Amino acid sequence: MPSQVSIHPALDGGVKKGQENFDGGTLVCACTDRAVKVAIKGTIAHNHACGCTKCWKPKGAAFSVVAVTPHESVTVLENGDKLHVVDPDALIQRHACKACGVHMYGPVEREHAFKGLDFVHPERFQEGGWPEPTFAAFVSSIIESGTPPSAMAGVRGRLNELGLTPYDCLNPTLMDVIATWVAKKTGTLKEA
Ligand SMILES: N[C@@H](CCC(=O)N[C@@H](CS)C(=O)NCC(=O)O)C(=O)O
Ligand SMILES: [Zn+2]
Ligand SMILES: [Zn+2]
Repeated sequence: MPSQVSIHPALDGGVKKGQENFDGGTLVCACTDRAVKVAIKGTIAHNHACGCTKCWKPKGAAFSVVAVTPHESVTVLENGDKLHVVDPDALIQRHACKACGVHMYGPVEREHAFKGLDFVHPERFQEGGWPEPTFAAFVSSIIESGTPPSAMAGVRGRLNELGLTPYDCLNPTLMDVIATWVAKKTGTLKEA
């Protein structure tokens, strides 16, 4: 059964493979006047679709497309005065354009496994070729933004068809990274 729900406009027609040599570029917000521009030096990692209510998504999409990059790789190039932090209490300090709402970068500054990484939305790169998303996270969370529970089987089916294995939290790789960090912090795990 085809999903009635748009996963994301950049993915609905099939997931386009990225280019091996992708080396970063410029993220641009959706403003036609004084667009915010943010440079990302080098490639991105762990690109995925996220169904949570907090990540920025284009109109009509159930999922965001989101990846990480080291904080040192992020530089605001233009119109940074338009940025504000969406939720100062959140782990991810999402810096969004006040005019168009697009999230431009979201650093993790708190003590956490992801400290030092910034979350970015690769679809905002003015360049093509960014590494494609490889899984879907927080899939059940799309119910919180209005997807009917009855549509979930179709959504998960479609994600699998697109090669985006659905998870209701993060994928095993990232869940292991978080748990390893916690186990080291508590002293349960003595070595890597
Ligand atoms: N069910 C919640 C999940 C939110 C959530 O935990 N999002 C994940 C994926 S982006 C996260 O790491 N959030 C940290 C944050 O928002 O700072 C929602 O949809 O709002
Ligand atoms: Zn904008
Ligand atoms: Zn999210």
